[in-house]
Amino acid sequence: MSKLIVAKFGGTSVADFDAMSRCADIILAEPAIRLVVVSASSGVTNLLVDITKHTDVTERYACYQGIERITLAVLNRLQQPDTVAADIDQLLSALKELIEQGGAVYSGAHKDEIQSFGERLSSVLFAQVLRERGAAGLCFDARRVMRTDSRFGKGEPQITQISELCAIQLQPLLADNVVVTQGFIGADDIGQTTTLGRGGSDYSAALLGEALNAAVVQIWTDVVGIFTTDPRLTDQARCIKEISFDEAAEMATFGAKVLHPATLIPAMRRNIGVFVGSSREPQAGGTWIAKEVKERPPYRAIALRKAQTLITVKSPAMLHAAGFLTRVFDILSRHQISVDLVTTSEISVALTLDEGGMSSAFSASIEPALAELRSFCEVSVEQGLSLIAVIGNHLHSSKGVTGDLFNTLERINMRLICHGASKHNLCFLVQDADAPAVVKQLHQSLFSAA
Ligand SMILES: Nc1ncnc2c1ncn2[C@@H]1O[C@H](COP(=O)(O)OP(=O)(O)O)[C@@H](O)[C@H]1O
Ligand SMILES: N[C@@H](CC(=O)OP(=O)(O)O)C(=O)O
Repeated sequence: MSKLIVAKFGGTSVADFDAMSRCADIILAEPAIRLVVVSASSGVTNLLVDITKHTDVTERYACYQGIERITLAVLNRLQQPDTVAADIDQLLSALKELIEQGGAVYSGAHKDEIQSFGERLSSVLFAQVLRERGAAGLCFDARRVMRTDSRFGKGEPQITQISELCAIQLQPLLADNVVVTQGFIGADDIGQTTTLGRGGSDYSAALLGEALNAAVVQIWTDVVGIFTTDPRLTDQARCIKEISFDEAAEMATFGAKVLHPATLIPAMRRNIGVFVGSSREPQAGGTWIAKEVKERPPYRAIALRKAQTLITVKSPAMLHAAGFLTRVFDILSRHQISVDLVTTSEISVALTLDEGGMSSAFSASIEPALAELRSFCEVSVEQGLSLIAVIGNHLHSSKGVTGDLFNTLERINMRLICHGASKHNLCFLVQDADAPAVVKQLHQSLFSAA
């Protein structure tokens, strides 16, 4: 099946019955879509995450009720709700049981098990929406094929096994069915439920596309494609019609939420075209991401990632002494701390870490590493920073790039600038509070003349 299209519908696209019906229109209009990957209905994963944070059962139960409301609102709009009522009831009962049984703190395995319910509920409902529209919708449990390691909260997909499992379990179903499966979730080799990390359904779709040798992976969302920056930040953001894998991957890495950062890795391995469009306005076109593109402009987009921590490690004693950086990075590596940007001088190194949206837990998690660093260095930590990335082509060697940046932002206090290491990005840090205005100003300067 060389023309296979895998279509992924995000949380807002399956938020309610009407949204699901619009997705069904897209599927019915394109017979090559044989595999549909759905996210949880909008808001459901956040409620599931909240459940695992509350120690009080009453508060957990209030979150559960929110999920039940969203689920039943779809169920009650179906023509034949009875067809799936028992499946939905079973899922909701199992979730309620986990909430009632949960102790004061959930383990990683329990958290992933709980978070899996969003996609498991939406996929059952969505398959029925398809059947009621005359398509052969079949709900398939992604955990049968999406094999990961046992890193709960950020399972690492096992590519070879996914491919083997897909060939046996999933491929044979595609000829006669429109298979609906869950994004975001997987299972380890002893059958424990895992998740791929927040926003991971895009990655699921690309991994399944790779395993099934799909021609195209479609990402249907709430914007009509990938824009020159997050359209919520400026009304001057423009939709990009065509973009290369490497540029789009940089955008995703540096915070363009429209794509999970790992999505393009499987697509690049197999050279699978990726399309991003709006399930609300499919007729509006979208963005094609491909290996070869007609144009590679110097400035392509601006991405923003909030909640960054800047750590500066300084040791005058290390002047002319070898091994300073090795020692610093060895400590960070032993504590499994992943570093994003780095700048160095002979006696100091400044680096940024992504807090992943949980400042207090993050601060506690890096403290042991900081204590080790303090044993031989001065260490300063600054939080509340945003990383802004200008994405483009040949940025490391093009004349005038830093001039364009500094001229536009002369009044802004930029905390760390990384330029030259990548031909596709130029990054810097600003205070979180300044970030939206900086992106807007920079966008105006780099893109309005074009
Ligand atoms: N460069 C960008 N282009 C388009 N959307 C972007 C960009 N950067 C950030 N976004 C945001 O990504 C959102 C879509 O991603 P997400 O909310 O994860 O969708 P879904 O739930 O469909 O997966 C958009 O609403 C938009 O605000
Ligand atoms: N439901 C998961 C996975 C996901 O990808 O969602 P979305 O497609 O709505 O970003 C989350 O909220 O993280």
